[in-house]
Amino acid sequence: MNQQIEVSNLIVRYGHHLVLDRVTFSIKKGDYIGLVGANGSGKTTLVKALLGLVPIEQGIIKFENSTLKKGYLPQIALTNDSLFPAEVKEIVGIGLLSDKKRPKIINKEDQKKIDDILERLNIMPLKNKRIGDLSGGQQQRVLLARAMVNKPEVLILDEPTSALDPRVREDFYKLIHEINTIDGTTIVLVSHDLGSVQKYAKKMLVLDREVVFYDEVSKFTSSFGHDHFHLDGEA
Ligand SMILES: Nc1ncnc2c1ncn2[C@@H]1O[C@H](COP(=O)(O)OP(=O)(O)OP(=O)(O)O)[C@@H](O)[C@H]1O
Repeated sequence: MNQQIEVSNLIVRYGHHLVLDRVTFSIKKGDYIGLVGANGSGKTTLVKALLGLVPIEQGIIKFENSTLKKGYLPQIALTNDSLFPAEVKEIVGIGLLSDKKRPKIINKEDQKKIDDILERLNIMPLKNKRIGDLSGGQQQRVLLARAMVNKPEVLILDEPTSALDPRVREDFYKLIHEINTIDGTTIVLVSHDLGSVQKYAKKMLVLDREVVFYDEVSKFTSSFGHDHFHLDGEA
């Protein structure tokens, strides 16, 4: 199999509500896929299905190998509660716990992994700070560090920039671009920000319960045109 992930005829339903209908596509190592679609089109459900977080009614999700590591930056609200008692190093450390057996303890080797990712993302000075004392852009980097501390081969980001101001947003996109081009990590980015997806992603997957379009970004522009397609919340 020369694909890293193959999704075939995936059907997901919440109760009677059909949310994903025969979704079929594949992802190659090093791809950068922009996953777009209107509110409620099934984007978050699709990434949760890739992560094994929602039950699948029908279809198959095949991974290149059973140990393929995936990092996830979920769609979350940032906090400005400076009393929230979690420090950056603790939050990043959470990313190491899922692979551990009990007792789940952060050891010396883990501390090194935490330091390495903080360095890589240029946030080492934040290591001992409380998350609620950080700016939105800094918090998002910390959550990215948590998703990346285990060195995932595939990084899945669900609307990571929606709470960020435009300049910080651009910096974040550049960082993700670098993680894709320099580190070779596969990226799946859910976004309403069509402009940035077109600028940075290699492929675009347009979802509306089923796959409406999946191809190179350049083909999206020529086959759909900007006016033809309206995404709710588009910047
Ligand atoms: N846990 C759940 N139980 C029941 N219905 C759900 C659940 N999660 C999502 N849905 C419904 O499934 C549909 C798809 O939701 P999903 O969050 O995947 O869409 P989305 O494309 O990510 O939307 P958005 O752009 O608003 O984040 C929506 O109609 C939503 O209301």
